[in-house]
Amino acid sequence: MAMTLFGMIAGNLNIEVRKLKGLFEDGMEAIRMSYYPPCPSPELVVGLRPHSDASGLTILNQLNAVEGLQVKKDGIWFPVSFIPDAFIVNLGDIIEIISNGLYNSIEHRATVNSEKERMSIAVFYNPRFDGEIAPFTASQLNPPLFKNIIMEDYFKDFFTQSFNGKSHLERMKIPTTHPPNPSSTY
Ligand SMILES: O=C(O)CCC(=O)C(=O)O
Ligand SMILES: [Fe+2]
Repeated sequence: MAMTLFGMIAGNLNIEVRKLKGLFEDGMEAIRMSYYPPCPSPELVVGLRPHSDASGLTILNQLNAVEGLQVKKDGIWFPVSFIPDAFIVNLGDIIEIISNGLYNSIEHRATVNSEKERMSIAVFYNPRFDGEIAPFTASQLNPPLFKNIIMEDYFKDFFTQSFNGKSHLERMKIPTTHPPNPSSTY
């Protein structure tokens, strides 16, 4: 499923499908299983703090049909409804880099519930360890916003810094003295 999605993204971005699939086909897949116990004061705690996934794509299964995922759009948190037999697909930071900011990785968090426990399984699709990611769609008219980086170094940064909003992606940006692009959403 993830490879089909990567193929569609490549087509949409006018990147060679082989190039994108080549990065991800022998890539590192990781899984995070989360268990959120019920909490009598859910407004005082956070299940999983706000972050964007460092992956290319994340496919999320909300195992026991309990809602709790929220996504941030235009600075506002929106709950994600549970749809039976459906997966949630989140765009990760790597797709934002590869698309040179055309696609935005989604900032999300998980809340907890006062009565019910919640379980989720996230599968992260990452490029191969020795692969290089770069803003492939950049051009003279669309200058690169992000640095080229080998996945090994990308992961080193991710796993040695705190998990906080889109701060990892921010560190991948090419520093600029110009004001940010007004069409950018963050
Ligand atoms: O439990 C969830 O709904 C979100 C999990 C998640 O965002 C993650 O594991 O990165
Ligand atoms: Fe996540």
